[in-house]
This record gives sequence, structure tokens and C-alpha cells, in this order.
Amino acid sequence: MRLEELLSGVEVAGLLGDPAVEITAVVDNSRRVRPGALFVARPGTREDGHRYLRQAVTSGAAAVVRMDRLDPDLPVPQVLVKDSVSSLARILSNFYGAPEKRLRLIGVTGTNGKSSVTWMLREALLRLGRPAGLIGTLLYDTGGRVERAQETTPGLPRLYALLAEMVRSGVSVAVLEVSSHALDQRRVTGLSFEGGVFTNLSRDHLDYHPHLEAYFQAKRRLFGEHLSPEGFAVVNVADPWGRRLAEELSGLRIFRVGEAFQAEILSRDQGLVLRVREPEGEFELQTRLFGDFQQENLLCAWAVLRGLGFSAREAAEALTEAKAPPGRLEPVAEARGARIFVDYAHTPEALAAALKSLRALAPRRLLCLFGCGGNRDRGKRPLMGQVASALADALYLTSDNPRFEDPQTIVREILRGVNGTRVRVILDRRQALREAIAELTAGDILLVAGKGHEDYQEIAGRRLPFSDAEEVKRIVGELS
Ligand SMILES: CC(=O)N[C@H]1[C@@H](OP(=O)(O)OP(=O)(O)OC[C@H]2O[C@@H](n3ccc(=O)[nH]c3=O)[C@H](O)[C@@H]2O)O[C@H](CO)[C@@H](O)[C@@H]1O[C@H](C)C(=O)N[C@@H](C)C(=O)N[C@H](CCC(=O)O)C(=O)O
Ligand SMILES: Nc1ncnc2c1ncn2[C@@H]1O[C@H](COP(=O)(O)OP(=O)(O)OP(=O)(O)O)[C@@H](O)[C@H]1O
Ligand SMILES: N[C@H](CCC[C@H](N)C(=O)O)C(=O)O
Ligand SMILES: [Mg+2]
Repeated sequence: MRLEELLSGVEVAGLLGDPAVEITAVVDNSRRVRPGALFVARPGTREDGHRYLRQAVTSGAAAVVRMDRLDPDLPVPQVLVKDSVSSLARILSNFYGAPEKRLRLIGVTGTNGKSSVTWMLREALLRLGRPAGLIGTLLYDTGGRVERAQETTPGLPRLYALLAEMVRSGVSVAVLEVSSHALDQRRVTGLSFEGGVFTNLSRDHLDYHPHLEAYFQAKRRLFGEHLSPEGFAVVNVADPWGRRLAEELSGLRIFRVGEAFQAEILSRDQGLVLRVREPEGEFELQTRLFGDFQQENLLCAWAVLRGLGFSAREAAEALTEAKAPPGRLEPVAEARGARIFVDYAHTPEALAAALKSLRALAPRRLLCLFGCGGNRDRGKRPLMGQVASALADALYLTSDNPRFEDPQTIVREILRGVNGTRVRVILDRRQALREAIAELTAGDILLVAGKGHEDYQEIAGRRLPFSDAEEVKRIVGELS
């Protein structure tokens, strides 16, 4: 496509060079530039793309978009814009034939539950015969192809490429997990969601957001800036921040989970059996979900189906047998009459929810093994220690992804919140799992928290293969 065609709808403040130059790709990372690419320089959180303009040209960029000035010394066509992020979104839309307008978009935000809601929703849509795409923490599914996710919400170039692939595969509904980082960094610019979901808000990511209010405001942007006026919001009003959001949103169709959409847990042992009450009546569902918290996530998915126009009966049929993504309170093994669950709880609230759910299964003893990620929100460490010591009978503290921090220091910070419960510290996660599992006797439950589906452990910049579920199964096999 020619540069001038890509600039349709872009507010151009200045142009240098030939606008008819042929463009073969659009990128915002100089390391991804191939000959023929258009490089869009934009400021970020750590770097500024403008520093890499020369590098982009050396790598073969056919033209560049920039916000600072037109530089006669740069030997390629240049476009000056006021805002390179919105320009990038518009250029990508032109490049891919406006895929964001050819899909029904559902965005899910909140501290916990995004992956669970989006996963259930995709499966439900498929059961209803609607080709659905998914972009989230675990994977990107474009309808024709599934790939491992890099980010929960990818940056604009990747995002538009995935949406374009969905259109090509005949997908009609695209379900997206929208992280607060993505909202803050404008990674969903140009997208107008038909449905927006807010699951809950609690402490996380305070290494990034200055305080909880700023974190909330980032999430709120999904509804304030990215929701189509004809669209709908699904808000969990059982959560205080959700209640506030619902009060603040005016003129929108809102589905209130916790009020208009409610569920009662009838039994838990073999997966949640739920009685759902919603405006059109009552429905009983046998699901494959573990964790009381999943009822809220299921109701969010249910309400989205209703917002998309499905009947209550269709929602019930589509969500019967609903299951969580891997590593969300997943029962992975039994050892000598004890049960072992792997969960992705990495916030105080999530850890509390997971432990309370397992306590409801009436274990003889409830053991909890976890650590905290390095180089991320440090303040949540003692809070997770506090929650775990209040709700579990014994703790194994170990390493999560220490990244560039000393695992011993991380555990010491968790220990500040621990009070009275029996604790063992074993920094080697494999060894900690081995000892915790060796201790189990009939009726016990062990929760292995923090890493969920992750298949690596990140230590000092290296990702070493590691899966809690696989490790647990291997150890149980060895011990039996
Ligand atoms: C701090 C942070 O969130 N950074 C993310 C962000 O980068 P950024 O926009 O701030 O970019 P930057 O690194 O400052 O660089 C600015 C510009 O210079 C360019 N550049 C930079 C270097 C270079 O050599 N050449 C070059 O062109 C960059 O490509 C970019 O265009 O946007 C990028 C995609 O557009 C992300 O890959 C990147 O994720 C980093 C690696 C990361 O760890 N992010 C985590 C915290 C994250 O985003 N997590 C959330 C999930 C959170 C949750 O679970 O709730 C997620 O959505 O994944
Ligand atoms: N509705 C909920 N309320 C409280 N805790 C929850 C809820 N849903 C999930 N959790 C907890 O949060 C963990 C992560 O769940 P999930 O992956 O669905 O959330 P997420 O928002 O996608 O997380 P991330 O931000 O890491 O992508 C679960 O393993 C569980 O411990
Ligand atoms: N989505 C979370 C993942 C944290 C998972 C935990 N295992 C860790 O490494 O801290 C985040 O980006 O903070
Ligand atoms: Mg997720």
C-alpha cells in the first residue's frame, strides 16, 4: 500500500519526501523493521521511539512517522503528526482494512478474573455456533490459529494484525482481555467495544500505578473512552469499585452482576453446581469450575451473552460444563487421599478467594505453597503473607518468578505479614513442592498458588522450563 493511502484520516502536520512510497509493514519497534516497513516513532513508558529513527532507517524503513520535527538529513519520506499513537492506530486500520470495525468486540477488565471470563465466553460462543477469537494472558486464538500470548493485551501493531487474521478466518466476535497497562498505554486505541466487562478491583500493580485510584481510573477508560454508545457494560456490583463504576456510568445499558444476575452455589465437590437467577428466570447449571469466585466470572460471561442478544436459555446451555482456563483452581492430582490444586492467585484478594473456596470443600488441613514475583508490586507481599496465614493451616514459602530480585528478600517481605501459622521456607520451588506433597495425608488439600498456567520460572532474565501442574504430577507419581 502507498504511504498516502495509509495516511487517510490521519492528522498530518507536515510531510517530507515522496508520499507515494510503497509500504509493506507497519511497526513501532525499530527491532522489527524490515525493508519496506513504515516505522512509527512513539514515546513509551521507558523509552522513546524517536531515539531509534536512524536505526529504523538503517534496517530498511521505507518511511517514518514522528512527532518531533521533519529532519532533512534522514534519507526517507517523513510524516509529522501531533499524536503518533492515534496516528499509528489509524494507519494500522487502513493497512488491514479496518478489522476493528468488522468484528463485534468484547473487552474484559478487572484485577482478577479476566482470563476466566474471556475463556468461558469464547467456549460458550463456540458452543452457540459463533466463530469467536480470543486475545488474553494464555493465548491468542484468531479462529484459524492459536499462538502463545506474549502480553495479556498486545501492542497496537500485533493487536491489529491479530484482528485482521480473525476477520480472514470468519470470526464474528473477538473477546479481549484488556489490562490496566494496556489502557494506560493506549494499546486499544481505535477500538470501539460493543461490550465492556468489569470483574473487580483490588490491590495489584502498584509498582506501575501511583495508587489504587489511578489504577481504577485506568480500568475505567475501557468504559469512558472505548465503549460504543450503543454498547453495554457488564459490571460486578458485588465489588465496591464495581458499584462505584456502575454509579458513574450514565446513559449506558448496564448489566449488574450481583443484582440482576445472581447465582447460588448448590454444590462444589465435583465442580460448581449453580442456580442462576436472571431477569428471564432461574436456571440450574452443572459446571466444571472450582472456586466460589468463578460464579461471578460465569455470571459476567452470561451477561455478555445476553448483551450480544442470546436468550437466557441459550446462555444456560452454552455455559453448562463451563470450565476455567488451565491453572485457575485446577485440580491437578490426588496423593494418598489428599487433593492438590494449582491456581494463578498472585494478589492478596485472589489468594483469599482461592483459599476460601478450598476451605469450603472442608479439608482436614489446608496447606498453601506460594511466593511472589520479583520486580513487580512489592507492597502486596506482606498482604499475601497475611491472607495466607489467616486462611491456611500451614504455609510453604518459596520462589515465584524472582526475576532480578533475591528470592530470600522476597520471602522475607512475605513473612512480615505472616502471623502464627506454621511456615516452612524452601526457596527452590521444586523442592518445596516435593516436601509439601510428602507431608500430605488423607483429607488434606494443598494449594499451589501464583504461577497457574505458566510453563517457565523467570530467574535473572532467563525463563527456565517449569510448570506447577507438571511438577506436581511428576512428584505424586514418584511418591506413590
Ligand atoms: C512497562 C510496560 O508495560 N511496557 C510495555 C509497553 O512498552 P512501552 O509502550 O512503554 O514501550 P517502551 O519500551 O517505553 O518503548 C517506547 C517505544 O520505543 C520503541 N523502541 C524501544 C527500544 C528499541 O530498541 N527500539 C524501539 O523502537 C518501542 O517499540 C516503543 O514503540 O508496551 C509494549 C507493547 O506495546 C509491551 O511489550 C511492554 O511490556 C513490558 C515488556 C511488560 O513487562 N509489560 C507488563 C507489565 C504488562 O504490560 N502486563 C500486562 C498484564 C498485567 C496484568 O496481568 O494485569 C499485559 O497486558 O501484558
Ligand atoms: N472473580 C474473582 N474474584 C476474586 N479472585 C478471582 C476471581 N477470578 C479469579 N480470581 C483469582 O485470580 C486468579 C487469576 O484469575 P484470572 O487469570 O482469571 O484473572 P486475570 O484477571 O486474567 O489475571 P491477570 O491480570 O494475571 O491476567 C485466579 O487463579 C484466582 O485465584
Ligand atoms: N499478570 C501478572 C502475572 C504475575 C504472575 C506471577 N507469577 C509473577 O510472576 O509475578 C502480572 O503481570 O503481574
Ligand atoms: Mg489474565
